[in-house]
Amino acid sequence: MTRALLACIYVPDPDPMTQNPPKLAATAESKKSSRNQRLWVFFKTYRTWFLFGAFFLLATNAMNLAIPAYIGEAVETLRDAAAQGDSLAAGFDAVRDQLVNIGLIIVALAIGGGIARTLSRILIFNAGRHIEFDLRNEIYDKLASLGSNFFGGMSTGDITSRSANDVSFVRVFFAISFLHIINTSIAYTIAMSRMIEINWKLTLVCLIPYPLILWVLRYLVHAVFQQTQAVQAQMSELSTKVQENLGGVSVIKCYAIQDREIDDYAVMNESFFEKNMRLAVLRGGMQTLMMLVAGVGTLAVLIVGTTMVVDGSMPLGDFVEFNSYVVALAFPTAAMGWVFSVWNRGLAAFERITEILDTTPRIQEPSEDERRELPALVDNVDRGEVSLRNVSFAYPDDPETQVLHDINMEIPAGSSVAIVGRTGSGKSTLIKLIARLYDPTRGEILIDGEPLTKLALRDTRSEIGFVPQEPFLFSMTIGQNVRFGLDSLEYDDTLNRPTPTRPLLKDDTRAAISQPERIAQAVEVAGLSPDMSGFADGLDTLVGERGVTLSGGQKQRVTIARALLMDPRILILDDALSSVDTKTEGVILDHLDSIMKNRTSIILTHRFNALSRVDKIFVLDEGRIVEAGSQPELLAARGVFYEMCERQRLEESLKS
Ligand SMILES: Nc1ncnc2c1ncn2[C@@H]1O[C@H](COP(=O)(O)OP(=O)(O)OP(=O)(O)O)[C@@H](O)[C@H]1O
Repeated sequence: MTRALLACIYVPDPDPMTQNPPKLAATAESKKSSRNQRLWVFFKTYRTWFLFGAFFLLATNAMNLAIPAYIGEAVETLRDAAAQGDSLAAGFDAVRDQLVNIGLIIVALAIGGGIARTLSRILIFNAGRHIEFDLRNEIYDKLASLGSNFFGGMSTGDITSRSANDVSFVRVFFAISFLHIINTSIAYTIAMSRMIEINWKLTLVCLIPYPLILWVLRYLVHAVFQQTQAVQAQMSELSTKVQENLGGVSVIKCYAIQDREIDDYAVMNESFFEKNMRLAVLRGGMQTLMMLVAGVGTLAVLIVGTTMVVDGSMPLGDFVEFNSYVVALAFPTAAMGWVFSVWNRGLAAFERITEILDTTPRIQEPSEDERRELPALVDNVDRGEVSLRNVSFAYPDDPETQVLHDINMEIPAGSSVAIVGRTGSGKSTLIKLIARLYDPTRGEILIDGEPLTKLALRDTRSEIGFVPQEPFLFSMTIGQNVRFGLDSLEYDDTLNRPTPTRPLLKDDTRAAISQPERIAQAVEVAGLSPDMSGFADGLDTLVGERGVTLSGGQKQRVTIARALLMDPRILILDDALSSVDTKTEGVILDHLDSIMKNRTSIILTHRFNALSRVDKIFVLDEGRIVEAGSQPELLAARGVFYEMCERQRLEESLKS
């Protein structure tokens, strides 16, 4: 019977031939199989906890279900005593002692059963907690390895909902499902075998409602599964809405659209509420159905059983014992209703989590055999040659639109180059490829002669200092934000260990300096020193969420200092000085001049007054390099670059 009940938990996927096109059906199949494999791995990892938990469940049921037999014995003893009437007087003490003994055994069994029950729950719930813990770490590791195209395809709210709510549902799935499926199976096995032994006909009577209920349950379980998925999806939408609105609160206020946003949220919330209510009704229906099984069974036993007792075909003690089993099975039966919904919710949640875990990072580490080392960095040796060979690129989410076409670039080690071009010409995309945030769809990129794809990602990231267009600061202190790229040992400034890298300032000739000194130098080179007096706690000043307490220019300079501290072979600035005034920009570029002399720098800028400092300028137009040369050469050529400079000069003169 329990097997039949369990069969109902399984919700068949829609028929692939009729419901989905073949491609989607294959994806759904593979998702399901990956989900099941992962579930099995978790179960296997914590099987010892589950097995001991099951053992204590067996002990609990063995003790608890032994009690009805003693109750039956007590009833029979009392019935015999009552039948003897007056003649019992002499033997009254013996009957009382017998009943007290039975009572003591029942108490002992109840205490033993209680202890075993507690232990079973500790073990099984702990296994669930461990699975939750592992799953959270696994999701976080996976998220850390995924690239920007994944985050472009899934909203932050959705990811948060999956890694917070769904993980909890999976814990409950493991703990509650295992606990009650095993408990109900054991309870039914023990109780049913004794009930059949007492009276098989009466046992059949109490099974009367099951076929009908299993039939109804099959549809109910499917409905609960679908409703659960709808609730979880709506929860993700709500989280996304809250997250977006909190992030864009200043935009909402500027456009005075609070009321519209509040209304939108209220509509979404109402839909969430309604979906939850529908789910609650379905779940309630399921539990009621299971209670009905227990209730109808008890009623049938009372009607048929009492007739049997009255006509003498069943002893009263057996009837009481039988009835006690029916009552004892009521809770395990009703609990299965709960298990059905927890099971479905857990499977739906785990499927959503599997979608994250099964995502393959587009940027792959090279295999051990393929991996190549970059030559060690040596002082006074030019380093950081960058070559692009026939590089073309289209974003993975829009593969039809070619953003870069056949780019060839040679950037000698130690040189400085600028990439300029109209907005949308592909400048940022090009440097994202050099920083290996994406791989080219065609062609290859080499650093010091080694293909980027053959270098360990960690090496690539530490050799390339990338300062993105939009600075991102963590809600930590300024100092912690600057040191963010260092590994955990270096990060711990209490160690005050000397770093084997050269100083960043040209007037510091020491071969090795301590980390705090180096941080101070990075701050200085990035042009942040004059602002430090304005911060209450200097480097220890907290910057608020995303650096909200700093100006745009200050944020940019913190991210430049962060990149410099890594002592990168190649420094890439993606319009990283756009928010600082031209005077500060000049100071920063002066500092950079001195530290860039033996490393490569690639500057992407819209401000042409910085271009006189670079060795070579590449002009991009519609994803193609249309001009390349030094500033005087390009101006003399009177081509695209000349036109852009002229337009900018005109705009500036109009402004002034
Ligand atoms: N993640 C993305 N997915 C799809 N297309 C993208 C993505 N990012 C950028 N693009 C497209 O690629 C093209 C080049 O964009 P890119 O940001 O490289 O230009 P840009 O020259 O740096 O522009 P700007 O000077 O305005 O920063 C644009 O048409 C843009 O719409």
